[in-house]
Amino acid sequence: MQYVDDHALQSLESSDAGAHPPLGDPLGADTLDWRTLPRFTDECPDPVESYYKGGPRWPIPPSMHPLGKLLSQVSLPKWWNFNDRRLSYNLGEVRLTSTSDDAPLGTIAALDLEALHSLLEPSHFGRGAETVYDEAVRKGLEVTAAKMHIKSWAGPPELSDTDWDLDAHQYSRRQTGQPDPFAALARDIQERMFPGRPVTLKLYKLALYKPGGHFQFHLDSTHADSHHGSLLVGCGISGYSSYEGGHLILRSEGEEAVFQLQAGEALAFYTDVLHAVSPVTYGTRATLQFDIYLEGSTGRDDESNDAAARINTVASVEAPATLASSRSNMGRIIEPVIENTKHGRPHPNDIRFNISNPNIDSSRPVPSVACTELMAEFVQRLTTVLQYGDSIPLAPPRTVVFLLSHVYRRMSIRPSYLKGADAALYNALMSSGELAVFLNPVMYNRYRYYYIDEENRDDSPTIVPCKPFAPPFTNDNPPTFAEPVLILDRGGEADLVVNDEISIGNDGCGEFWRYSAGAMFVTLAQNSSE
Ligand SMILES: O=C(O)CCC(=O)C(=O)O
Ligand SMILES: [Fe+2]
Repeated sequence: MQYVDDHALQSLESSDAGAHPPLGDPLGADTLDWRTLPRFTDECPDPVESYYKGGPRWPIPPSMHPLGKLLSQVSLPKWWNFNDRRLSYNLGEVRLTSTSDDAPLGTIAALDLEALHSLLEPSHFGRGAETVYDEAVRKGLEVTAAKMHIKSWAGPPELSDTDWDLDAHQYSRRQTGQPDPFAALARDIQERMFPGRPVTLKLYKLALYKPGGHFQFHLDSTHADSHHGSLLVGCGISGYSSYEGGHLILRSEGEEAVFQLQAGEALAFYTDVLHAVSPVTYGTRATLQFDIYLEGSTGRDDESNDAAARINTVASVEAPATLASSRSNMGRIIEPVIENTKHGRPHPNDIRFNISNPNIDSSRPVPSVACTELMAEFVQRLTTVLQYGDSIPLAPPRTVVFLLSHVYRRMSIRPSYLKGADAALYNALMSSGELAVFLNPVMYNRYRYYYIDEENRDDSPTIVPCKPFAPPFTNDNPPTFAEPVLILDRGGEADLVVNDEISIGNDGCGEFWRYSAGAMFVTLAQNSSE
């Protein structure tokens, strides 16, 4: 296995500022493909086999450990519709023009189909590293971002008779005008999806579906390590009434949501959420698609690219510096409180998470996601298991491993890019002060013996750490994990990445950028281990 050094990566990314990832395999034959990697090697021994060979290397406990059950309840939303705020965004009034000659293309509420005509091209999608056309999978037309400009908003509209029905808040927003509808949307996206993180919205394309047009289930391809969300804005077509069919279907962990985007409505989801557009049955369906980057206007800390300098960036919000300036409502801020320190260091049972701590210092830096009571309970129990084991006389596990609930590019498996429940759990684990957490790409194999021997099917998951393409965040040496190891089962989106069929993005995607499963490896922090 081979590491890719940071410089190679940076030159790749900077040569590619803002554009799609280059197609194919930019790094040549040495690049790892997680799909074709031998499942187990000397470096990644088969955990089950080495266990049965007598080595207590990776003892696998019964597949559903009580901690795993608790973990499986820990989840947070993976999509948001922002229509409750629609009036205050006024997205419908945003104007589009053609990049080549500045010709008007209409507004989001009323696109000019004739003016768009010459810019349209057939929609492609990614199949492995290739970008392909196949109407069985995707049938549609699109205008790429490079061909369009989004014009800044001209100011508040005249009040109309119907505006008198708005409530006081909406009315004042409409009267004073929202100087930038995308800035308001970006702030709400930050608050709900990526609390505490910088957020930048960049136009990706306009998609048009006529009757019969559709897009089968896929995950969106990512265009940078910092790209973690997709935003869709419904558009109207001048002179035409609304379309029929063309439902957007989102699916995750057994849940499904169906939306039919109307002009000016906004919907956002994490890029790794499975979604599809059902066939349009009447009229024309148009959506503007934006990429959501976890970058502020000054770019990422860790990379030289500057999202704001990219064309068609429509809004950037910085990370809030302190709790007081954060508008996060994703769960409550929970401070660990140590009630009893008679053991010299706190006994895990003495750590309480004070949910309504009036003494929270709001000048503290904001955690990227507040944690919920369930997460706090998980952290508390996990700490106990790490310190004292499950049951006497079993030795305590030294490492507890569980899958991330989202899938990521391997290079994005780092604290600052964690999404949703992964970010919340990471913060909760870190906030206890007792634990050390390593993030690492893994191979995930849920039903190892399923096809071999149905009778003796073993549903224990196997999780094998893979070397990341580059060192995990700062660390050159992948951590070694103290044994014994307890692996907690958690299906999540990792199931998707073992299924080749499903890994269709918008564009072809070299191995380097493909979605990978990742896991948290949790051990006792150095200062609290015996
Ligand atoms: O048009 C839409 O609503 C979404 C299409 C889509 O999922 C995509 O192009 O990736
Ligand atoms: Fe998509």
